[in-house]
Amino acid sequence: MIVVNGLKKRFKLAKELLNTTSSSDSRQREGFFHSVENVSFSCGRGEVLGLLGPNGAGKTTTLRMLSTALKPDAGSIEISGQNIVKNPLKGRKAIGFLSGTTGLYGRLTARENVEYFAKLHGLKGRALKSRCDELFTRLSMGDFLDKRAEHLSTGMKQKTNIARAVVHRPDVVVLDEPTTGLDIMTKQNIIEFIRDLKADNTPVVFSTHHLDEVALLCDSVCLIDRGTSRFSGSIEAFKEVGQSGELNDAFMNIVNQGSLHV
Ligand SMILES: Nc1ncnc2c1ncn2[C@@H]1O[C@H](COP(=O)(O)OP(=O)(O)OP(=O)(O)O)[C@@H](O)[C@H]1O
Repeated sequence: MIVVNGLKKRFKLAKELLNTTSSSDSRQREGFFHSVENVSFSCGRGEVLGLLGPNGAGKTTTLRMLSTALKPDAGSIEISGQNIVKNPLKGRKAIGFLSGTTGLYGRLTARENVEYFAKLHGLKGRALKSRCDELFTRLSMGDFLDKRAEHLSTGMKQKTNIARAVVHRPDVVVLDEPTTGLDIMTKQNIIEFIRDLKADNTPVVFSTHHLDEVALLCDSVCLIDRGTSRFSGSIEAFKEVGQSGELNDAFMNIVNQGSLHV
């Protein structure tokens, strides 16, 4: 289980922006951009949580804090009762993180990339081979395992990145826009893969702009708008609070309700 409470993260504004007073985003103030101001949610075993929000809402910043790549200014992130903000090493082992910017080693093949990360996590011998083979099958990677990463298509790279992110069987899987820019077959494969993680009881948190994926996969959602979680709870509650059975309409209604309170 992962429990996120009251996360905050601000970035110092670059010198050239310091004297700009005309930003319409209330998060820009006192020399800082407050990307994440107050984000809370939880995701239990066997649950999939969709992290939603308009462009620039603070989703990636939040996920980067979960991955321990960024240290929150305030708030807590607990995995199975351990605060990983205080113990980032534990966090790194406990979380499998797919970021939008993760690079693969271009000279290594898809197989070698995944095996390399498996070794970094202490896997070896038969255990390494069987875990990698399992992922290669689940992600239908057979056709390109021995191609160098620099020659892979976007979808092949994404599958390799996902395999590499979860090779150590993390307690929680965190995926930043896992299906963006992918063809239908690859998307479907990744959706099935997330379903398999759910069936294995692994909590999965993923950010997306695709509400059809949310309908297919998610038990709960967290909607972030301008750095603050405006809603966090089950899909049913989301529709109720958003006053619509359609996820798109519920999303818009909650964002608009939030605007009324700013
Ligand atoms: N290092 C940084 N320095 C200054 N501002 C930043 C930094 N990182 C992010 N931001 C700002 O914080 C805000 C939130 O960015 P973030 O990437 O978390 O949004 P997002 O919800 O993932 O957006 P998208 O859906 O477009 O990917 C944006 O306005 C962004 O410009």
